[in-house]
Amino acid sequence: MCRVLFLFLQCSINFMFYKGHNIVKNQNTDLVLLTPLQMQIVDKAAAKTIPVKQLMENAGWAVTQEILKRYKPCSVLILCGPGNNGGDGYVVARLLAKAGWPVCVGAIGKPKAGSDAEYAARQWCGKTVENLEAYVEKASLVVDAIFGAGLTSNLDCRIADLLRKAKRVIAVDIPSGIDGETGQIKGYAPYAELTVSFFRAKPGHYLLPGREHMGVLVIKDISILTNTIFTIDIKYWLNEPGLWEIPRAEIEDYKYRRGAVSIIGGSQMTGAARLSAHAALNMGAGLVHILPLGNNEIYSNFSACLIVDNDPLEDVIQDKRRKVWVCGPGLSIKEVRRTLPILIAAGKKVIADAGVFQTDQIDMLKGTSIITPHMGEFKRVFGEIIEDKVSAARQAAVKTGAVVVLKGADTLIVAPDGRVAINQHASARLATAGSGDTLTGIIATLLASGMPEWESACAAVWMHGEAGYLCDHSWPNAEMLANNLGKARDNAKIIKKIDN
Ligand SMILES: NC(=O)C1=CN([C@@H]2O[C@H](COP(=O)(O)OP(=O)(O)OC[C@H]3O[C@@H](n4cnc5c(N)ncnc54)[C@H](OP(=O)(O)O)[C@@H]3O)[C@@H](O)[C@H]2O)[C@@H](O)CC1
Ligand SMILES: [K+]
Repeated sequence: MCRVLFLFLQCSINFMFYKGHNIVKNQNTDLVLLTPLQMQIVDKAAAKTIPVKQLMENAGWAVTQEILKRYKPCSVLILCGPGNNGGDGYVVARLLAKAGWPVCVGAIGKPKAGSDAEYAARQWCGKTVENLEAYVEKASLVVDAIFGAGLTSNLDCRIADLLRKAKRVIAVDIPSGIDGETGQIKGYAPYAELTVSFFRAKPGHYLLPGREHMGVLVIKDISILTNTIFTIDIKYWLNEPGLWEIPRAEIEDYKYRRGAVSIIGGSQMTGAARLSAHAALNMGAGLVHILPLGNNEIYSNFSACLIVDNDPLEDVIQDKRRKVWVCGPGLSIKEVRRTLPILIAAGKKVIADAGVFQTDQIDMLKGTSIITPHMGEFKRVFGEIIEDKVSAARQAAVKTGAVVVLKGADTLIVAPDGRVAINQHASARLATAGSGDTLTGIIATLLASGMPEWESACAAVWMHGEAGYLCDHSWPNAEMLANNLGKARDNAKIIKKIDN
């Protein structure tokens, strides 16, 4: 109870604080992810009040505590690089040895004279070994303190070969070789079983393929003040409740206030629009319409809760209360061309999916509110990924003016202004036909309830994942996912703290 109250107060304080600051636009500072470059800025700002030597000591202490908590004493080899990541490693070596563990250090590169890392290295009075190949194979645990935020290029083959020989790896800050911003692997990176990072996680901790290398990820407080974040233009967040708030049920609610969702129903592939509608209904939309482009009967027989339009789109769009439309699930390209421009021209908020991604005509998507491609669809429209997927999604958001939901195991929700939420709240349970149609129904419901575009998409992606977790077995179909959405929505109101 006290913990819940504390978290509530903490979020409220953060929220109040942010109101006066245009720099950070979102409420929950716990969910902020910092790029390595931003982390350097934070380090510099923090160093004005706490010397880097002390931060390094705190970082090394934090890693040591996690090791002591999780492992029984065993032989440890600490591989220390030339920078501050290595500096943290020397502190871990000293503290673990002090706790009575058999520790030796392997120095990979020499810290710069007069640097904080050199100071930490000088405090290490234990064994430093030369024949690293032999030691790395023998050690029960290898602590990877080679490179962290300062990694600039691919890992040297010799270092990669060394890390390959390690049986069990604990990474300081991030496994060496992972790009902290993109999660990409630079040459090679070990699979750690524990990664201890500091202050705030980085995008690379959650983006694939990097995420697979973290093992258990623990983010530790090392006495850097939260307000150091406020000087930075934050662009990345972890997608969890607290990043967004969903509307509560109010006593004065009526159906249009809860949200009206309208869906274009294809004439041939009718399942997709029906799944979208099923999701919107279960998500709590006030009313859900399907406008059939043919095959009316199948839609009319679908659910007593569903309203099927009889009038043509040109007439129906005159209804100003029906602001939010889903266009694409189950539609042929011909059907998309017949409907999407009308919706956009009428100023409707359109969630565009599936059928809209059949060509490379980016212009067709301009004026939509949210687009939800998976990687195959994304490439079909926007071309191959040249740098990394976050940059590509950002460019797509700018080109279309829409929020891009790039679906995958690490779904990205990217706003045209550059905000990126990374979702890790998902499982293989979502990998089933119709799962994407379900997601569009969830997004549409939240958008229709008055949430802004980016927040609607973020919350919907989280609840989609939650609906999967709520299934009582691992193999749900899309209808089963949708059946859990009411509960998923209730669960989204619980502000969860990230495990640290
Ligand atoms: N965040 C926090 O709050 C705190 C963070 N702390 C810790 O600081 C770490 C960041 O430290 P950092 O900036 O010194 O960078 P780090 O990763 O040690 O590497 C830099 C060195 O590696 C070298 N180098 C790079 N790539 C290379 C390559 N491919 N192959 C070969 N060499 C390569 C690079 O060489 P250079 O590019 O300068 O020639 C330079 O010498 C951070 O991860 C965390 O552990 C705590 O101590 C305090 C609080
Ligand atoms: K490391």
